[in-house]
Formats: sequence, C-alpha cells, structure tokens
Amino acid sequence: MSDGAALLEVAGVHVAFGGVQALGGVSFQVGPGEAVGLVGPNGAGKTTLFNVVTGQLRPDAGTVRFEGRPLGGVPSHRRARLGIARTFQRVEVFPELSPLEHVVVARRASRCEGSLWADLLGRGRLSPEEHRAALDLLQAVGLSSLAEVPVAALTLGQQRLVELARALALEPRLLLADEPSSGLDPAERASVARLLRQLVEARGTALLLVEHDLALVRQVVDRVLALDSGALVAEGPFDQVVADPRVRQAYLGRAAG
Ligand SMILES: Nc1ncnc2c1ncn2[C@@H]1O[C@H](COP(=O)(O)OP(=O)(O)OP(=O)(O)O)[C@@H](O)[C@H]1O
Repeated sequence: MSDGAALLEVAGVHVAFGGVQALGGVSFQVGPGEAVGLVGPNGAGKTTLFNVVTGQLRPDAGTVRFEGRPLGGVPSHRRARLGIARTFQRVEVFPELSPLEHVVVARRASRCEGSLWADLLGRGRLSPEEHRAALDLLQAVGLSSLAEVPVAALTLGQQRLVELARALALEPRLLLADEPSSGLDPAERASVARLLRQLVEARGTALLLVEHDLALVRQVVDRVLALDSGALVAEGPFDQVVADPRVRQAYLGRAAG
C-alpha cells in the first residue's frame, strides 16, 4: 500500500517495560476499509501495540498517524472521537447497565452530547431517534431481544457482543478487536466472525484483529501481520504468513518453551 492511502500508519514503535522489550521498532500500515489480522504467540506484543494505537500507552519511540495526522500526545478519548474504537481482551462492561444504555452512552460520548455521569446515573433522557439508532445497532449484533436486560445477566459471548456494539456506536473508521472470540463457544465464534466480516464489507470499517483462533482470522481478514518478541516477522496473505518458517518457529518455539 502506498503511504498516501494509509488510514493507520505505525512507524518505528518501541516500547519497553523495565528491562523487557515489548515492541522493538514495529512499522506497518492499514488502509481504509482493510481487515488486517495481528497474530503471534503469547507475549509477542499484540496488546501493547493496540495500547499504543489507542493512546493508552505512550511509546518510547516511534509514531502513530491516523488519516495522516500524528497522534503523539492525543489522549485516548480524542482518538476515539477521531474514529479509532477498540474492544478488550477481558470484557470491560458496566454490569448494571443494559446493552441499550451501553450503546447510548458511547454514542453520546463520541458526539460530545449529554453528560456521561448523567447517562451513567440514568438521568440522560433518551430521544426517539437515539432509541431507534441504538436498537438498530443491537439488532445488527443480534442482541435486540436483550436490549434492556442488565449486562450482568448476559453470557460472556453476549457481553462481547455488547462491547462490539458499543465500539460500533462510535461509528469508527478503524476497529481494534482484541481476541473477540476468547471464551466463546463455536456457534458464538462463528457469529462474531460473520459480524466482523460484515462490518468491513457493509460499513467499510477498517479492522485490526488480534485473535488466537487462526481459523477465525483466516475467515475475516484480507492480510496478516505476524509479531514475535516485539518484531514483525511476516506480513501478507493468511496462507503465506502461516506457512512462513519464522512464524512456525515463533509458535513452535513458544509452545516448546
Ligand atoms: N504493563 C506491563 N508491565 C510489564 N510488562 C508488560 C506489561 N504489559 C506487557 N508486558 C510484557 O510485554 C510483552 C508483550 O506483552 P503483550 O501483552 O503485548 O503480548 P501479547 O502478544 O498481547 O500476548 P497475549 O497473546 O498473551 O495477550 C510481554 O513480555 C509482557 O510480559
């Protein structure tokens, strides 16, 4: 991809935690509407890279650009407004709020509407338009029948879908999904895979997907990046990357260790 076409551009990113080098000069690009998988064994640096892109972690060196704009110093909430949304490896939801409330709060926050605290305390009034838009989103992820149930009563799979709906409520240009199928049963995995692919195809949202289930990665992405010990060791179509000796070694070496 040429530089001019990049939606996300990561260049020379280094992160160390004390003596541990988590990322050692990582560079790559994601184009608009492109679905890219980020694979690698445990500890390869995938979540660290997500945290750098979302602004939750400041890199020791390197730059992140979004739509050509350098993001250094731009806090997470402003990156979300610029169009970068994420879901988390460990589901992060508010147990007492319903899926509908999660979506409405996210949508208002992204548009700077209402007061977050009033929303969380249940005092934000819901307009018919907001209600309809939130229900449409929940329908898209298959949760419309559970729209008003407290999230604490939902299964882990359903909670992951709430997270996904909340991220989509930001109408992101780029979604970072961190192990969205973790803890789900095969049917739920299949529906997450369908949803993610649909998101890319129907909404034109770019996707950066971290996922240990390689069959799911293959189903969803256009291209794969493989990380090992904080370095990109391969990049290209799924079949090519998983056949790459450096990638096989990264997984086997870690499994053997
Ligand atoms: N907050 C932290 N403090 C210290 N070390 C950390 C921290 N976060 C990550 N690391 C270390 O940085 C390296 C990369 O971790 P990271 O979580 O990014 O890997 P990962 O590829 O996401 O792994 P997994 O697939 O297990 O989630 C690992 O060696 C990890 O132990």
